[in-house]
Amino acid sequence: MIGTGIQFTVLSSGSTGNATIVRNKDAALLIDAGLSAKRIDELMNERDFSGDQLEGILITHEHSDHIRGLGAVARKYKLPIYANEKTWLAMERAVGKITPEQKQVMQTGDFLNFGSLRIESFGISHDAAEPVGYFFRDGEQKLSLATDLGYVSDKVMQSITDSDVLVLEANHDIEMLRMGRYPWNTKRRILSDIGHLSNDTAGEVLSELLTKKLKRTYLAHLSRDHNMMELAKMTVRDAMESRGCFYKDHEFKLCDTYYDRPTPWDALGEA
Ligand SMILES: O=c1ccn([C@@H]2O[C@H](COP(=O)(O)O)[C@@H](O)[C@H]2O)c(=O)[nH]1
Repeated sequence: MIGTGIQFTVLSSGSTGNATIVRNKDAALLIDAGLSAKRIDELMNERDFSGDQLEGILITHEHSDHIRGLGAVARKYKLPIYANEKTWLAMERAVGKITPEQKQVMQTGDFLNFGSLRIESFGISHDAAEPVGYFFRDGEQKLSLATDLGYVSDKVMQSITDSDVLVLEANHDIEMLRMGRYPWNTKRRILSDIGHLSNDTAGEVLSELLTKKLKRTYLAHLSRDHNMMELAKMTVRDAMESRGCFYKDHEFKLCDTYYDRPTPWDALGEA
């Protein structure tokens, strides 16, 4: 039995694999399964959590770093998978054999209720079939997840506003990416409207979102080639301050995610 409200852990974040667990007293869900089933089990164990406790898996989009272990995890724990129709079309072969009941269509903008945990998806801009982010509500609490997006549309802003905690992409430092080893086409894709958010853009977005309600933001999907957590935090803070958005460390925090270990459980109700 867990305490009241929403809790979550980002099990792994980045282009080597993404997975997050969101839970409250009524349900626990895995968001993306972009590592092997074995690795996802290990990461869940590190947080004293077992796949038997999951109610289902929500998918943001079909890229392999989001679905690598999906079929195996769904089969092992007999879980339904929720994704929109275009994402299903794009990932069905990779998922492999599942029962018809495991294939659940959740169209973009739809919501699901698992007891007191309400989940809603919103469209994002990325080079996938129909990528989405999700937000979760339990009473007044709200957690939003927005990664793998080339830019933040008005719709995304609307969807993630009023969050208590946000998991937001800060993929790259623009200069490191420009100078880095990736081929030009890959750089162009990452910098495009269907690529990934830079540290600067994450800061710009946060400067518009910061209210008393927003307690912390986890910087996510950091590039191992073109970013470093301390640089990301500094750039985000600078971008916020250059827009007149100043905060005290006890009012708002930028938090780390990792590609190789899970974040501690975060309870939204806690300061
Ligand atoms: O050789 C590569 C490396 C990465 N990508 C894709 O680029 C983005 C950003 O990757 P980072 O690891 O965060 O730098 C991501 O979508 C990768 O899949 C690539 O296409 N080729």
